[in-house]
Order: sequence, then C-alpha cells, then structure tokens
Amino acid sequence: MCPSVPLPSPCPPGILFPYSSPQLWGRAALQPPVLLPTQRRTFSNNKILVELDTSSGVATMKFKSPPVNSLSLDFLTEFCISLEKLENDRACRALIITSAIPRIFSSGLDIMEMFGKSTEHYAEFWRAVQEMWLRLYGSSMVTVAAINGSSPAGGCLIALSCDYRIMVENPKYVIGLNEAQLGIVAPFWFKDTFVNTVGHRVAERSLQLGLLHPVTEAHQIGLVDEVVPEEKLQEKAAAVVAQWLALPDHARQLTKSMMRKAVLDHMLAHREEDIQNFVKFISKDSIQKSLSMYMEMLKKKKS
Ligand SMILES: CCCCC/C=C/C(=O)SCCNC(=O)CCNC(=O)[C@H](O)C(C)(C)COP(=O)(O)OP(=O)(O)OC[C@H]1O[C@@H](n2cnc3c(N)ncnc32)[C@H](O)[C@@H]1OP(=O)(O)O
Repeated sequence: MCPSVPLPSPCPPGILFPYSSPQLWGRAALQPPVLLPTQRRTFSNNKILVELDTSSGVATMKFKSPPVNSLSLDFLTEFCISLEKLENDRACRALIITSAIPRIFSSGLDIMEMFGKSTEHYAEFWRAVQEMWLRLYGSSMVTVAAINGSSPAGGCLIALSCDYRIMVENPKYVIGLNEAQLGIVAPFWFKDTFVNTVGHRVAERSLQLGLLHPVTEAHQIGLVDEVVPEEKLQEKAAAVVAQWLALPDHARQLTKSMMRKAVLDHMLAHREEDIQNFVKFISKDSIQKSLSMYMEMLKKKKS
C-alpha cells in the first residue's frame, strides 16, 4: 500500500462498484456553480502537478519527475495521494494525465527499486504499484491519457488504465509492455489490462516479444485511440473529456464497472499472493543479473 495513504480493506475508496457510493454520482454536475468559490485549484508535490478546473470538473495531472518520470516508490506514493484527493473531491469528474518532461510520458517502473534491495523493500514497492493500478483502473472519474512521449512498461500500464488514450504523432515515440526485453514478466493484471484494450492475439504477440510499438502501429492495434500533432494534444484531450462527461455519471460509471470489475476483483483476490510472487521472482540472482545488464545497456546507449 502507498505508505502514507491509509486504505480500508478490501478496497480503496474510489474503486468502482460495488464499492463506490451512489451519493457520489453526478459529483460536480449536481453542484450549483454558485457554491464553487474559485475556478481553478492547484496542488503540487515534487513529482506531480495537478490543476483542477472546478467549473468544468476536469483535472489535469502532469508528471514532472526528471529525468524520465520513472515510477519510484516516492512517485507512486505521490501519484496515489493525488488520485485519492481527486477521487474524493466532489468538484472533480474527469482527469487528464500527461507529462511535463519533454519526449517522455513515463519510463515505467523505476528499475533501481527492483535492484539490490531487501525483500521488505520489494514487497512495499510492489504493493504501491498495485495500489496505483487499483486506483486508476478502478477510478470513477473519466480518465484520459494524453501521451506526449515514450511510454514503456509501467508507463504503458498507466495509459492502459485510463478510459481513452491520445498519443502525440512522433516517429521517435514508442509505447508497449516491453518487460520480456528486460528478462522479466508482466504480472497477470498488466496482461489483463492489455488484453482488455487490444484483444488476446495482439496482446499475446506483443507481450511475448516485449514489443515497443511506434505511434502509428500503436494506433493500428488499438493500443492508442487517437494520434494528434503535439500542439493539438491538450485541445483534443479536453474535447474527448467533454464528450464523455456529456453522459450521466451514474450510467457511465456503472458501465465502466461492468467492463472492469472482473479484472479488479481477480487482482484483489490474489493481491498478497501477487506480492509474494513478485518478491520471489525479483530476488532471483538470474533476474537481478538481467536487470543489471539492462541498466548497463541503457547507459552504453547514452555514450
Ligand atoms: C517482475 C515483475 C514485472 C515488473 C513489471 C515491470 C514494469 C516496468 O515498468 S520495468 C521498466 C521498463 N522500462 C524501460 O524499459 C524503459 C527504460 N528506459 C528507456 O528506454 C529510456 O531511458 C527512455 C526511452 C525512457 C528515455 O530515453 P532517453 O531520453 O535517451 O534517456 P536515457 O535512456 O538516457 O535515461 C535517462 C536516465 O534515466 C535512467 N532510466 C531510464 N529509465 C529508467 C527506469 N525505468 N528506471 C530507472 N532509471 C531509468 C537511465 O538509466 C538514465 O540514467 P543515467 O545514466 O544515470 O542518467
């Protein structure tokens, strides 16, 4: 669990039905504008900036953790706290996630968190990764990933967990679940999230080969829903959110829940087992060696 986010068992608040409360449906839509004192609320920490426009109910979250927005334990903790704040804010109905770092959406899980650490640390880290996914995949907000850079592995998972993905047209950007290239294996809930987006056959091939798809290909296989020039990204994300928010919240949320519940429930039922599996797997000498070689390769590529 994210260390500073106390969460009740069995499921964090905001996770979709049957856990969320009907009283929350409608959120900002039910609030008379006169009750809203300001139009824009901002909160920020070292790694993430959030701006909530209370008149539209749309929050924009920007990852700002140089050099590559890697998902460290600290980052994941801040991410979970930000998601919880928005989920509990009745003025917020939708979230756009994007990056403030040029050319990178997120480089995925921070490899240094999975290398040379104690088993306790691995367990804490993995619980935070699970928590992030539970909150985002199970969010009752409309969520749109505005992907303005490369997005391997855990970065791709964040995008996959949203309701809609828009990626910037750029031949240098790639996205995918490339874990196999690192000699590691994406867990079943990464796989399920991927399969639910692109279908079984595409997911199977892409996962086995650890493919990082260029933007056009990602669009063709349905990994991203739309491709736009950089300067149109925010405008397009806002238009998509407006389209999704035009629906009654309760109908959209119940439909989202119906589509995602089985995968969320499966993970929750196997959460502790999944942590133990991760710890056992990542602690193996052979896996530590693979990660070390991969980091070396990244460094060599630079020089
Ligand atoms: C066992 C259960 C399965 C667990 C599931 C795992 C999920 C994951 O997410 S594993 C992580 C997968 N991520 C990657 O494979 C991405 C690796 N990184 C890259 O491909 C590139 O760095 C890039 C495309 C994201 C950015 O390229 P570029 O702009 O050229 O920047 P550099 O490669 O020079 O990187 C700068 C700096 O950042 C370090 N770094 C990059 N990615 C990570 C990372 N995921 N974790 C930790 N550190 C990372 C990189 O080593 C450089 O460091 P310095 O050399 O010290 O500057």
